[in-house]
Amino acid sequence: MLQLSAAQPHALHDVAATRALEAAAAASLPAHTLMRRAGAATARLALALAPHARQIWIACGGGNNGGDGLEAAARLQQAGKAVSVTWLGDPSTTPADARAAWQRALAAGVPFTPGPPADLGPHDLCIDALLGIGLRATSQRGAAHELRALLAALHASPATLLAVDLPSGLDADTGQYAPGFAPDAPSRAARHTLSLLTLKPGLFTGQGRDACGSVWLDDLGCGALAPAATAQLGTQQQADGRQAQRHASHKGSFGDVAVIGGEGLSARGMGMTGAAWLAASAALHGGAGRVMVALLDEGTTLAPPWPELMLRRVHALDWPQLTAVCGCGGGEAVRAVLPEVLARAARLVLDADGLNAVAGDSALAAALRARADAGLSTILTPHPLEAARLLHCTTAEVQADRLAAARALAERHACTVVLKGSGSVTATAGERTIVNFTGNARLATGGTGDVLAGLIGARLAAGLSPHAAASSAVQAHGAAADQWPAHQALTASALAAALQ
Ligand SMILES: NC(=O)C1=CN([C@@H]2O[C@H](COP(=O)(O)OP(=O)(O)OC[C@H]3O[C@@H](n4cnc5c(N)ncnc54)[C@H](OP(=O)(O)O)[C@@H]3O)[C@@H](O)[C@H]2O)[C@@H](O)CC1
Ligand SMILES: Nc1ncnc2c1ncn2[C@@H]1O[C@H](COP(=O)(O)OP(=O)(O)O)[C@@H](O)[C@H]1O
Ligand SMILES: [K+]
Repeated sequence: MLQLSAAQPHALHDVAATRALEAAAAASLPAHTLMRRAGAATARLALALAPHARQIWIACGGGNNGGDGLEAAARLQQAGKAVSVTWLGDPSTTPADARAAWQRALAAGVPFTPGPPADLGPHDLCIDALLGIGLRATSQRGAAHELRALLAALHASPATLLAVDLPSGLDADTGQYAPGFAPDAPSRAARHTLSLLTLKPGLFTGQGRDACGSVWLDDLGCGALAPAATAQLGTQQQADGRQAQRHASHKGSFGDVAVIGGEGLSARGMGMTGAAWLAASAALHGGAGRVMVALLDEGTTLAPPWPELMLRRVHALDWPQLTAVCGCGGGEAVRAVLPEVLARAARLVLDADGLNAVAGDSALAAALRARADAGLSTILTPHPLEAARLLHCTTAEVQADRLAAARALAERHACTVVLKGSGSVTATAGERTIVNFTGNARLATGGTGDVLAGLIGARLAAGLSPHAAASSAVQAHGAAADQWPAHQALTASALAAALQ
């Protein structure tokens, strides 16, 4: 068993791949072995997480996830713990593994109760074994009401919560709660999730990270049988271009980045040049050799805020040499320059208003699609609303399956896509989709997306492939936020300066 960290990448398997592994493993092992291992792992982690719990309440559903909880109950009872179980199963209909686990819990003397103990405290432990990967949109046996009442009790309890396999009601593939299963309020108690056999993508994106808390993995001794990963958590940290530099390097060795954006105040009364400066600062701190800024401000800005940056007009950019980061604070003005940017930039990171312009203009969308055919590389960095505009759907539909949305966009525009938000997803056709495991809600502050675009630009300029540039920049951007001192405000400009 291991506790997940961002230190190294991990394979992710969706429900279909996990089911295939489960079937292969079950076929090669004596009956009930997997569930016994799952119960033993759950009991072991329970004892480690709450060694001083006065009582442990286990809520068990009627399927095999409940069976895992019953196995754990038998072991915790044998270990002398004060355990109680509420089981929604019926011995005549429950699966064979779960029925055997129920019999073992009965034989061990586990008390069965209709609900949680009244006096669960912060030092106690609740185990959520109601639903695992067998979640369906609706229940066929009408147990849904009872199950939701137990889930509400788990969510409301002050005791530490350990979810078996995954938090009940969370879709393991998408990271979204099924309707009616999300907690009413953020939990006050510590949360842990023990993922069994495989790690599933939904644990790490969308609502998954809040739902899971700390994630642990036990492969039940079946890791060697695992099929090919369907996605990947995190990526190997990539050299940013400076680490591998030779002594005979010069500033041109690390790539030129040109940031194109920053609508001026005079256009519509909304000055957005700050976004362009943030992206430029991130590109500079991210290792680009030279950073140019082409503001869309009709030439009203005469000097950059830092002397390292060079002002340029769009028509004076040397397109074959540079990596363009276009759209940050671009407003309406970005539309006018996009045909030239899309046609000529050798490498392009398209962000913010650049994406909005493409979403609303089929000629620009065609020009974007044509870049791949011309051998030009492109990375799109939408947040969920921008992705919804590009896909002509709602934000809720994007969030309902973030991996699918990122893959659809990557396919449609023949490029790399970073779908931002909790558990950012990097997708490129033909590459393994990467779910990011760094970052936190402190990044939800204006301008951090501009910083990310600039950092991706620096990595693309340094020669990384679009998929590697995007995924490694996303990871480094989130890691900077994770390392941020607790008492210090996280601002986008300070984040840009802290990038490594
Ligand atoms: N077999 C093995 O070898 C191993 C399996 N393992 C474990 O088994 C888990 C998968 O077990 P599973 O397939 O039995 O599904 P599971 O997650 O228990 O859900 C089915 C139950 O939930 C119910 N239910 C569903 N939707 C509902 C809803 N919306 N609202 C209300 N109820 C709903 C459904 O009821 P029904 O819809 O039939 O009325 C049924 O009772 C997996 O996550 C892992 O923990 C591990 O031990 C490794 C070895
Ligand atoms: N709750 C969160 N958890 C992790 N990362 C987040 C969260 N909220 C925002 N971020 C990250 O912060 C950045 C915000 O980008 P964006 O939405 O474009 O904001 P802005 O336009 O203000 O720069 C993205 O990299 C996104 O993934
Ligand atoms: K569960």
